[in-house]
Amino acid sequence: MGRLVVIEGLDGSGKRTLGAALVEAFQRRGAKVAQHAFPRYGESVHADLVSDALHGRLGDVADSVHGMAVLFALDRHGAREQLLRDLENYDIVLVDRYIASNAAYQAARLHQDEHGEIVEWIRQLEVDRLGLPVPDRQLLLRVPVDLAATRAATRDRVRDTYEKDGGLQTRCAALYDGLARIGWLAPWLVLDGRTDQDFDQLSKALVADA
Ligand SMILES: Nc1ncnc2c1ncn2[C@@H]1O[C@H](COP(=O)(O)OP(=O)(O)O)[C@@H](O)[C@H]1O
Ligand SMILES: Cc1cn([C@H]2C[C@H](O)[C@@H](COP(=O)(O)OP(=O)(O)O)O2)c(=O)[nH]c1=O
Repeated sequence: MGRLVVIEGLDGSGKRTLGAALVEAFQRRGAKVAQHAFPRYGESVHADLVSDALHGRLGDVADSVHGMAVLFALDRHGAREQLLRDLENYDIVLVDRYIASNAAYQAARLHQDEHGEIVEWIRQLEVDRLGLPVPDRQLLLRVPVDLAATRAATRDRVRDTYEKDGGLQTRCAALYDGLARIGWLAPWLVLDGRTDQDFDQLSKALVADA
């Protein structure tokens, strides 16, 4: 059985960059790695609806925090069988954003904290009801909000509703810290995203802590 390792963090924190380097480090170690990223834009109708909502093309759907949470969750549900198969066939299944993204962003939108109602509502929806596999380890790529925003701005694409909302990103950073502190859903490892990571050391720790 493989290990489900999740990368979490703010928009522009460097998750995709970290994921690519970690995959290489796992492979140097001889571990077989499968990669996923959510939302699955271009691959799932639910993710494409999320994109439409976050770019103002879906009426008032984006206003509904619980409605958006359901769309994100259904996107993951569509990948459930593949995730379970990959956990059978690979040593590591590395996922860029997972259930904790929903908890962090939606709680931040409602001005709740890590103990808030929506955090538990999302766990019940995604784990208990939709049967998504629980991570083995969650990596929080922690960077100051302004650094994440600066990095996000370097990318050549239109910012979505969440990315444009500085207050949301600030609350979201606090949510991530809180979720990591209470070990929500699974153990967390907090990485300082301001500095370069020791990928060989990190991949070694993630493979070994089975
Ligand atoms: N450790 C780092 N140091 C400097 N720049 C970085 C670092 N990690 C990522 N970046 C840059 O920041 C931007 C956002 O990174 P990305 O990995 O796409 O973030 P995310 O997937 O979290 O949105 C990219 O332009 C990337 O090249
Ligand atoms: C996966 C996921 C993302 N989000 C948020 C985080 C981001 O602000 C936004 C879009 O995801 P993101 O991974 O940032 O997509 P991209 O980098 O391609 O724009 O959705 C949730 O609120 N819940 C979720 O379950």
